[in-house]
Amino acid sequence: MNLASQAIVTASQMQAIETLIFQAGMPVASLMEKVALKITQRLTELYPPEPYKRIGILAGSGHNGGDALVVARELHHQGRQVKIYQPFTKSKPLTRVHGCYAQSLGIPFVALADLGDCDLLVDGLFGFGLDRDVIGDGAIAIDTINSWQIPVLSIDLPSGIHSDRGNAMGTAIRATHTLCLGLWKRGLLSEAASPYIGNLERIGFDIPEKSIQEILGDRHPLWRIDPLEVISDRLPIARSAIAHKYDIGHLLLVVGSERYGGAAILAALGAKATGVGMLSIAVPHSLKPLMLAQVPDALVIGCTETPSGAIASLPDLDWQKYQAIACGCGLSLDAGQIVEQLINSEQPLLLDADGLNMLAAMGKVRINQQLPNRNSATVLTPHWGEFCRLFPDLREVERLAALQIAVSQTQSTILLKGARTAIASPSDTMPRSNFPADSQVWINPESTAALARGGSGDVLAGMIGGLLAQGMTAKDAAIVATLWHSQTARWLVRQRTEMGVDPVTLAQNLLPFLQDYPSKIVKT
Ligand SMILES: NC(=O)C1=CN([C@@H]2O[C@H](COP(=O)(O)OP(=O)(O)OC[C@H]3O[C@@H](n4cnc5c(N)ncnc54)[C@H](O)[C@@H]3O)[C@@H](O)[C@H]2O)[C@@H](O)CC1
Ligand SMILES: Nc1ncnc2c1ncn2[C@@H]1O[C@H](COP(=O)(O)OP(=O)(O)O)[C@@H](O)[C@H]1O
Ligand SMILES: [K+]
Repeated sequence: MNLASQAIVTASQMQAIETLIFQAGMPVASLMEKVALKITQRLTELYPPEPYKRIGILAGSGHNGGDALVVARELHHQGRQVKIYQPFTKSKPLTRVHGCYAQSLGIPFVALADLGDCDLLVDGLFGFGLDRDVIGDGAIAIDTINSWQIPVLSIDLPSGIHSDRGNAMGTAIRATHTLCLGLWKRGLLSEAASPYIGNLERIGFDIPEKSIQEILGDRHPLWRIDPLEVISDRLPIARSAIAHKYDIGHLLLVVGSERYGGAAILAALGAKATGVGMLSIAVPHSLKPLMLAQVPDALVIGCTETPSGAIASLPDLDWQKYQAIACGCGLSLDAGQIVEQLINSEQPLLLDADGLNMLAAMGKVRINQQLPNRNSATVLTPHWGEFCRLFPDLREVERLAALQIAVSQTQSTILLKGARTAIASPSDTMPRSNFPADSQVWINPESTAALARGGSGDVLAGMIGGLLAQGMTAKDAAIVATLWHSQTARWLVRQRTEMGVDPVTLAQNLLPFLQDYPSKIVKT
C-alpha cells in the first residue's frame, strides 16, 4: 500500500509528521519553498497565463499564507500580474519575511475590493492550522470572494474548512480547485466539505515513509480508496479457459414485490454486469413473468406471496448451491421472516434496503447476537437513514466513528452510502473484539450527485452480490463495486450530464466502462 497516497490524517498527525521531518534536519523554510514551487507548477498547468493573466493572492498569518506568498513571488517572476491581499496585520516569522520580500519586488499589496478584476484567486488564508471560527476581515474576505465569479485555487484546504471534521468554521471558501499538501486531510474527504473543495488533488512533497509509519503506526484507521489502483488490480475478473459456469459463482437474489418490481430488475442487471456464472432470483410468484422477460438468463424462483404482493416465505432451497445471497432490494416491509432465515444460512450474505429495515425490526440485542455469530461474511449497505434505523444509539455519533462502532458490534462489513461512501470491515488480523478502533475505514473519494436518484443503490447491491459470489472478500467486493459504480457514473456524466445517469443506463455501461477504463477515469 502506498502510505502517502492513501492515508487520511488529522491535523495533529500531519503536524507530528512534519515535526519529525524538521527534527531530522529539513529546514522549515526549505520545505515551504519546495511545496510552494510544486503548487506554482501545478497552478501553471491548470491556469496558464492565457487567459489567467491577473492573479490575486490571499495570504493569511500562518504558513498557509507563507506558501501563498512564495507562489505570488514565483508567478510575479513568470510575468503574471500579481496582487496580494493580507487581512491580518501580524504573521508568523517565515510568512512575514516572504511578505517583506514580495513587497521589495514591487508586488502590490491591495485592498480586498481590488482583487475583483482578477482572472484567478489563490486562497492561502488558512490551512490545517485553523482552530476557531472565522470572523472579522477574514470572514468578509471569504464571503466577498464567494460572491464573485472568479475561479479560486485553494492551498491545502479551502480556507474556513476544519481540517479534521470538514465543516465550515463560520464561513469557508468555495474553491474551484483544492491542492491538498502532503497527506490527505480527513476533513477534505468528508461529506460536509464536498460542496467547498471543487476539484481535489494532492501535491506530494516526498515525506519519508518511515516518518508516516512512525506517527500512524500499524493500525491506522482511515484510508482513501485509490480509484486507478483498485480497478486495475481487480477488474475484469480473469476466468480459466476451461471454466464451468458453476466455477464462476452462483448468486441468489431475494428481491422485489408487487410495489417495487423495478428494484429486483435493477439488482439483477447490476449482478449480471459482474459476469457471475449463475444467477437465481427469488421474487413473489406474480413477478416471475416480468423477471423472465427482463433477465432471461436467470433462474427465477416464484415465492408464495402476501396479499400485498410481497414474498411471504421462501421455498425450501438448498443454500449450499449458492456462493452468495443478496437480499432486500424492493422487498417491501410486508415480506415475511426472510431475513431471519437468511442470517441462519452459512452463505456470504448482503442485506440492502428493506432487508436492512427488516433487520432493524429484529432489534439491537438480536442483531448483536446473531450477526457476529454467522459463519460467513455479512455485508450491510445502508444509507445514513437506514444506518440510524439499524443503530439508533449511534445517530448522534460522528459518521465515521459510528461506522466503526457498528462494524465492531456486528462483525459485518458495512458500506455506508452517500456522496462520500465509507466502507469498514472487521479486522482481518485482530481477534474479534469489541473496541471500535478495530476496523479500518475506506473512503471513496470521487463520485457524482448524478447517482442521487432512485435505483442507483439497487444496481450497487447486485454488483456486490455478483462479486461476492465469485469469491471476493466482503471488503474487496464492497470497495471494488463502489468504485466501479461511481466511476462509471462520472464517465456517463461527461456524455449525458448529471441528468442522464438513470440506473438502467448505469448498469448497461458498467462493462463498456471497463474497456480502456484508465482513460475513462474522470480526473477531478
Ligand atoms: N512548513 C511548511 O512550510 C509547510 C507548510 N504547510 C502549510 O502550512 C499550513 C499550516 O500552517 P500553520 O500551522 O501556520 O497554520 P495556517 O496557516 O493554516 O493558519 C493558522 C494561522 O492562522 C491563525 N488562525 C487560526 N484560526 C484563525 C481564525 N479563525 N481567524 C484568524 N486567524 C486564525 C493561527 O493563529 C495561525 O497563525 C498548511 O495548511 C500548509 O498550507 C504544509 O503543508 C507543508 C509544510
Ligand atoms: N450526492 C451524491 N453523490 C455521490 N453519490 C451519491 C449521491 N447520492 C447518492 N449517491 C450514491 O447513489 C446510491 C444511492 O443508493 P440508495 O440510497 O440505496 O438509493 P436507492 O435505494 O434508490 O437505490 C449510493 O451508491 C450512493 O452512494
Ligand atoms: K487555504
